[in-house]
Amino acid sequence: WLNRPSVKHVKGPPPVSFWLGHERVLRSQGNIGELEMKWCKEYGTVYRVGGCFGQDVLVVSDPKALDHIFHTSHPYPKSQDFNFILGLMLGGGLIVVDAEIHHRQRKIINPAFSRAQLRNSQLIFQQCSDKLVEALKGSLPGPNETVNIVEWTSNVTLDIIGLAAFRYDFGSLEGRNTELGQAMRHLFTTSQSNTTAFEFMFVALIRMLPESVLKLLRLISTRETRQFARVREVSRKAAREIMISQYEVQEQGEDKDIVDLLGRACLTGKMNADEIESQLITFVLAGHETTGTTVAWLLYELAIHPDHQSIIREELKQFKDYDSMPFMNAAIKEVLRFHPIVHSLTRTAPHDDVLPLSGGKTLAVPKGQTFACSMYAYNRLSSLWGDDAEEWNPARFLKKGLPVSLGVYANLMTFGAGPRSCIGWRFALMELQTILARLIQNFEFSLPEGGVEIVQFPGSPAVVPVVKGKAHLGARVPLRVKVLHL
Ligand code: HEM
Repeated sequence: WLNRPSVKHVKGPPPVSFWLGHERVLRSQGNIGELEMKWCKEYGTVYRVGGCFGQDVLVVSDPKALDHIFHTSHPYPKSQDFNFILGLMLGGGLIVVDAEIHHRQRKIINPAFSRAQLRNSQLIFQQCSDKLVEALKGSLPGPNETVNIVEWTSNVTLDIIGLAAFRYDFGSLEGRNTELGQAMRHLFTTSQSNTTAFEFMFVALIRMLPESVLKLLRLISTRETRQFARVREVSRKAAREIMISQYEVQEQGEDKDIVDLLGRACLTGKMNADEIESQLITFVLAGHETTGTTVAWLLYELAIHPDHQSIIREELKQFKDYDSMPFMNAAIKEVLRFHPIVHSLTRTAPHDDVLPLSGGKTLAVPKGQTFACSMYAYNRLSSLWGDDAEEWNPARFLKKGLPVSLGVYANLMTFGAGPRSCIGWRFALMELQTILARLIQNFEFSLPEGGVEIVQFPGSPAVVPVVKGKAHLGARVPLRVKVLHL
């Protein structure tokens, strides 16, 4: 009665446990991606690992296979466990819903991410970035202080998404501690560190049981489900407050930010109140830590490579428009490649299928097969990115393009691909450019005295930057910040 399609003919690491497969080994890595890359080199760009209860999971980084799985015309659906677990927090929001409901919701929300609408948000990016600079300056007791930069980048992106999407001021740069902000703090590190055997098996059961039995699993609670349900409860409250404060939204209005589009969809009966509340937490979660953490990784890499900060500072003097700055944009692409916040996406084969592979080969896969599509491994394939694929090198993006066309931006899988790709990718890029520009113009970043090693905590689905050996402290990127008096 468990859905366990088998692909035993595909190579992979030797089995370790029937009950837990390789799931615990993978999740207990200090630094997510190390094992995936080791196995990828050993077994190739499609290999098999064990899931709980003897399940076979195919880990895929082959560009052709990814293109097939995420293809616009026939995308594989997300796996049942992803939708179930995230659904506890996000309800029926855009990330979780499927098929026609997804199509309807995406059509309603899409205009909020048009180029014209995003130009309106640019002012908010600018104002919040300036606020960040002033708040950071004001908080430094000395000229060269160490701060946990990810707290600041996370605060600025929370304020931006609140204002740009919902005209709601979380005020986190002013030190306001909202209930929602608090509930989301350490969301992944507290609920997912030292995962127990029961917690692994619980998720695997959701993936493998028939839909009709899933209702029963809702009665079981784990640390993760409790924390996700708590975030949902708090976010519903915040969503109601926001929608009430925006009640004057006009049915036939011209504005196209998210709150307007949702307000209008509610008035015209295209979305119900529950769906609208679900979008709030969806956009706060998807559009806040993702970008905040990416900026923090970027500053960490720039602290290790101060010469790259100088190049960006020079470009900022030379060019007026962010899109024209070659090295700054190359550094942004490189951080998205090197530190993808979502390390892999799980998908399920909707029917028996034949996967095309690079080099002209194919692979037959059975209906129900689970795939872990590794953006992390794809982004580091030496066959695509060169021999230095596992090193930080923004200059690679100054050279000519790649022999593939995948994903929505720069041939990266970081924003996903196909109809379920990130709706906010342009928003995120403009935000990254503006925050980075303002920070680099005003500060110099370096590693703290004695250095620090930041590793990638394997949160699911998001990677969290933590100090090596100190994951229990949650997201942390301590950097020395020196104010520049230009
Ligand atoms: C560096 C920043 C970001 C990264 C790396 C990122 C990554 C991703 C990825 C990988 C997906 C696909 C998930 C899947 O297929 O299961 C996704 C979906 C999504 N993202 Fe982002 N994202 C970022 C920023 C944003 C921002 C700023 C917003 C909103 C303003 C946003 C909103 C969403 C939404 C709503 C979805 C679901 C889309 C759908 O299923 O139709 N993201 N994102």
